Amino acid sequence: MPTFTERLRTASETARSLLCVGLDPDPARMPIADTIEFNRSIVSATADLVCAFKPNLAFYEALGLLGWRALEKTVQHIRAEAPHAIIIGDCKRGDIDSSAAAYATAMFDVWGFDGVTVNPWGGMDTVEPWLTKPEKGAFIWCRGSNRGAADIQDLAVSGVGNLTQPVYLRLARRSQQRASQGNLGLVVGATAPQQLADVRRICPDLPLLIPGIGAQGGDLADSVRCGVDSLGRLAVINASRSVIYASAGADYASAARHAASGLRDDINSTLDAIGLGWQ
Ligand SMILES: O=C(O)c1cc(=O)[nH]c(=O)n1[C@@H]1O[C@H](COP(=O)(O)O)[C@@H](O)[C@H]1O
Repeated sequence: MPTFTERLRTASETARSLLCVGLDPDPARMPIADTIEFNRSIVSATADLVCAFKPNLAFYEALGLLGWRALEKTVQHIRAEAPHAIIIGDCKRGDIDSSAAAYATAMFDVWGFDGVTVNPWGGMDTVEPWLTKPEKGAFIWCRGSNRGAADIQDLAVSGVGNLTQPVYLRLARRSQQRASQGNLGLVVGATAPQQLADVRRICPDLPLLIPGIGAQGGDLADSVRCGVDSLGRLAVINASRSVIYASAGADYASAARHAASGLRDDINSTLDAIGLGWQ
């Protein structure tokens, strides 16, 4: 069975796209009330443009039981309409090993996600339960896109010898050491291109999930240049609100398609410019 990293490569090659559309349904912003219908329309409109979809579980949990139902139907719809696509359950869970194992069972076996986001604050032993299946991936939240990410993740700590290094790079190094099974990736925000470049240098072969373009203002071309591997792959560039709320009107699905295809094309133009376009 292919590893998660191999599956991600195949998904990107199939769609010729590094774009991930984030499915974060917010009743205050959705042009229609029905979450299932909204997600179905967005998925159908963007299916051929993406390598991945990323539902953030917060938005479904906030809707109670209806939200759980919407998430289940959304995953089913993605499997039917975009069978090539990786589905990342953005849950940012983190807990002691026994509890993390239960979370991993829920995310991988119950919901059926291909990948997840994991909060590594508790240390590497809390990440281990997410790494038991080579075909299922865990993206460790390494350097956030939010302003406050600098509060802790950029703090200097002592490393090898007398050298100091920021916390996020220590995490990147530990992740690189642990990544032999092809199922570990990192999340690095698009709003921090220097940190993104540093992580890519330390982790040349790991998948990087890069949120923060669009609504959060991260630079798309920088994200591509700093985030891809030496072959121009293994960066998953996420946009949520700028795609799914591209229009507040009845044309929301076609507007989402227009926004997603623009991002996909801009990403591919940058790949061409650095000589790493699709063959
Ligand atoms: O893990 C994530 O996906 C994530 C990490 C991070 O540092 N920043 C970040 O924005 N995200 C998620 O990526 C999505 C970004 O959404 P937009 O800002 O609307 O494109 C949200 O679901 C965030 O929770």
